[in-house]
Amino acid sequence: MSRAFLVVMDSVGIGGAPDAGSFFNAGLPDTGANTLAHIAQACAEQGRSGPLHLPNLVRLGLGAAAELATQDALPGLGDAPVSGRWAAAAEVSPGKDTPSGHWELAGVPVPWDWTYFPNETPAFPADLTAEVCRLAGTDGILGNCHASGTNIIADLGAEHMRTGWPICYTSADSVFQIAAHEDSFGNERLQKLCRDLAPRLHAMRIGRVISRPFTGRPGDFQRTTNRRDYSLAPPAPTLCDWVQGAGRSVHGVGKIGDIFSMQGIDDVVKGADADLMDHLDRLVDEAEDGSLTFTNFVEFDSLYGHRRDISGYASALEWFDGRIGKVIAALRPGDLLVITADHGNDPSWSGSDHTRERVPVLMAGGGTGSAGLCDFVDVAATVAAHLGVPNAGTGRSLL
Ligand SMILES: O=P(O)(O)O[C@H]1O[C@H](CO)[C@@H](O)[C@H]1O
Ligand SMILES: [Mn+2]
Ligand SMILES: [Mn+2]
Repeated sequence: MSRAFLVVMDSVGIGGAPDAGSFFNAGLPDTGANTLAHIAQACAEQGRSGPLHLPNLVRLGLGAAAELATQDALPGLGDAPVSGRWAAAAEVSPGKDTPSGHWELAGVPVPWDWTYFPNETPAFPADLTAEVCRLAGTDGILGNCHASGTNIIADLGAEHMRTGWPICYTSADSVFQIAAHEDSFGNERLQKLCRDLAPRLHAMRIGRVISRPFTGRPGDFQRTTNRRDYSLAPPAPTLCDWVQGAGRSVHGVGKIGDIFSMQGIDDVVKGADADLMDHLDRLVDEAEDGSLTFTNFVEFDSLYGHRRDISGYASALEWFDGRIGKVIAALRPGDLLVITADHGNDPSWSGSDHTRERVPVLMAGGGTGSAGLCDFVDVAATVAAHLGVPNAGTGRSLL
């Protein structure tokens, strides 16, 4: 029986979203945002140690998919021979966030408009702030604004340690984020606060409460990998449920369990991206016949895209490319590997939020050639067709 490995490179967009003008960063539209192209361009122009070098992803069709998305060739990525099957996918959900992207890739576009907090201070309604204080047992909160998570702990971390007040902030996404120090506030206490608060936020159609634990001392704070996303459940059964419902195993690697509220997922392993890649290697070796392994690599987004760090993003892509070559080589006959992304996060763009973009769909074990422009839901249809489980969505298989 065949197996499927679905890998999301979080935020590795390829530009060209038809509705990019309806999405914004720091008040400016996302029209023209292109995560991969702007990284490739910067590498080509700045020389670095040479142009962006992604031989394995290019062999699967990354350069060709990027060219199809925008009709522009990418420096150094477009000319190598392609031996995989590839496409460029557009999203229809009204959000450019991680749950929207993953749910739609899993066959279920978001049918509602998310609630967003206004970009003003205070960003949160007084009754919500009062509830956070009640649950946290504090007299107040810090932040109460739109912010970059690394900047806000640098700015308010010392005050947080002195007062014990949680740092609450949001972004252009439908999120309520709480940063707190693992030693002075406590990670368990932070997770309980987020868990207890989540139902109230979900009822407001805020997609996620996100815990942002950190360690260190004033002037030298670091976020830890104990972040957890308390997400609203998907609006309908997804690919994970379709596969599980057919009696097959679904293995989550990374944030997948959080994103799907564990619905349709048998087990999850978490950690830094390097650990997740080790788990993916292990699962390619061990996963059962008929199973789905669904992996999210978040560091492209969290460490480089939101931080607008072009060279860090380029190095992360090159690291990923090297390691995924080993995964491709270890696939068995009958396996399908699909590598895609959930939205863009152009590190050359204004602001610090995601960018609305098309994403690549790169397949090993699914034949060769172009599957053309497609929809996010076609990814779910492709995996379902490959595994021979019913497709309960509206997508068409790209195989
Ligand atoms: O700046 P940090 O804390 O990384 O937050 C980013 O991560 C959130 C969740 O992906 C986004 O909404 C954005 O706010
Ligand atoms: Mn994401
Ligand atoms: Mn993000």
